[in-house]
Amino acid sequence: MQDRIQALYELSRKNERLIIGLMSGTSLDGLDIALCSCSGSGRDTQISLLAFETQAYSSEFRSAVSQVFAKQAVKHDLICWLNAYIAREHAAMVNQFLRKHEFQRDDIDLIASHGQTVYHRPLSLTSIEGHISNVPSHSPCNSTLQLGDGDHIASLTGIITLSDFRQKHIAHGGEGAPLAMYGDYLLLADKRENRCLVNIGGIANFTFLPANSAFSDTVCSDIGPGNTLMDALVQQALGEAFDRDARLARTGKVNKALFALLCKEPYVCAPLPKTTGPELFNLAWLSTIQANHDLTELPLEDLLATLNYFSAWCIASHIEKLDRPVEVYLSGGGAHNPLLCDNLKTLLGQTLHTTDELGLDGDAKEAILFALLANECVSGKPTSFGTGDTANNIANNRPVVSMGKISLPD
Ligand SMILES: Nc1ncnc2c1ncn2[C@@H]1O[C@H](COP(=O)(O)OP(=O)(O)OP(=O)(O)O)[C@@H](O)[C@H]1O
Ligand SMILES: CC(=O)N[C@H]1[C@@H]2OC[C@@H](O2)[C@@H](O)[C@@H]1O[C@H](C)C(=O)O
Repeated sequence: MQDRIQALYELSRKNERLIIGLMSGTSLDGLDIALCSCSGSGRDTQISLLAFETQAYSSEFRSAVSQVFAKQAVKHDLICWLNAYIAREHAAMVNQFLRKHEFQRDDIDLIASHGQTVYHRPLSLTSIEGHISNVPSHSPCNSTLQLGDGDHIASLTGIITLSDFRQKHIAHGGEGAPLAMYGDYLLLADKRENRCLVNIGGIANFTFLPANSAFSDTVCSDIGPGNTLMDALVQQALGEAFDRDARLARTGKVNKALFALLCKEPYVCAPLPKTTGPELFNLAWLSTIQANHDLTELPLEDLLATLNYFSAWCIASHIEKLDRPVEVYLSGGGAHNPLLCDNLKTLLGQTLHTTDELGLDGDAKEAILFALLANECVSGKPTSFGTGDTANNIANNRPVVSMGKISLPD
């Protein structure tokens, strides 16, 4: 057998694989790197986190990506360069991570790289009032674009790399997101407890895992803004990355008139499952609402308090619509925002948990979940979710397919 195919074959037969999951989310804060030991596959999957860190992006990196991030009109040469540049930066960060944690490249079986989403375009985005699309109407389909090519990462690290996980999901009828539900179900579904796993990143999403459920009972969806609007506002007004510990928002007052207007956004009331991004929830969206209702003069603190409350309200109202008692487990950067957590707790009237209490590090969760998707892909078997594998999955945005494109180092 040809050597490279042999290597993949051996990888598929291993009982335990060391996989580095890489996630770069909508907050553009840094690259999450999670070194995972993965054994088994499907419902037998066991994952332990061996090392984790977020490597912060340089201001040069952030400003280059920001020029195209969620923007309708971009420079083509910039996109072209970014696809290589992002991958090269990510590869350098992986190499540094390996040196720091004293691993050799040969110790690692696989890299699972999400890349950087620069545009997410579910079909639903085009039906939003006021949205002007540059795309011809003759062939509608969901689409999404992640940059950071896997071949560059494989070549520069010397490690087989799986990347671009979202395209297969779309090819099989999905919106390309959220992909969290696969790992959430395999790792965290429980026999006795209704669980709602809420990840509060730039965008908030949730996975509902009813007790003792089949995969086809899982509901996973984006919710709306998590931190993205608050972050963008603080970046624009103060040049700071985010409102650390909600210091500013805590000193402001929720503006009831603005809050009521934000709640009218049709996306918030749209049925599940659905996906979104900063293509919709951005400062232009906020300013238009403010300008149309003579609310442009609000102090920064009040705006932040209102956005913070709005994010919490979006999450709470989606959980309430499940219409069942659930235990809520938070993850993502927003779980460190004390005001957001307090608001959510008050709105839901219950205690909140973190996924750390279930043994899954909330900051590393998304990177771990991509390592799990790569583990499924190279295991070579169709993912087994047990009963309820096929029922109704495509219509509910959870096609059962292997995901990730394989890049060999040479
Ligand atoms: N101490 C803190 N106080 C307030 N907010 C915080 C704190 N720590 C983190 N955050 C928020 O979390 C954000 C980063 O979250 P995270 O890394 O989960 O997002 P992401 O993965 O980029 O987004 P997504 O999941 O939407 O792709 C920061 O930009 C900030 O808004
Ligand atoms: C297109 C895209 O990158 N979407 C991200 C984003 O960040 C949060 C939310 O929006 C979620 O849908 C998704 O990421 C997570 C990891 C997911 O696919 O589950």
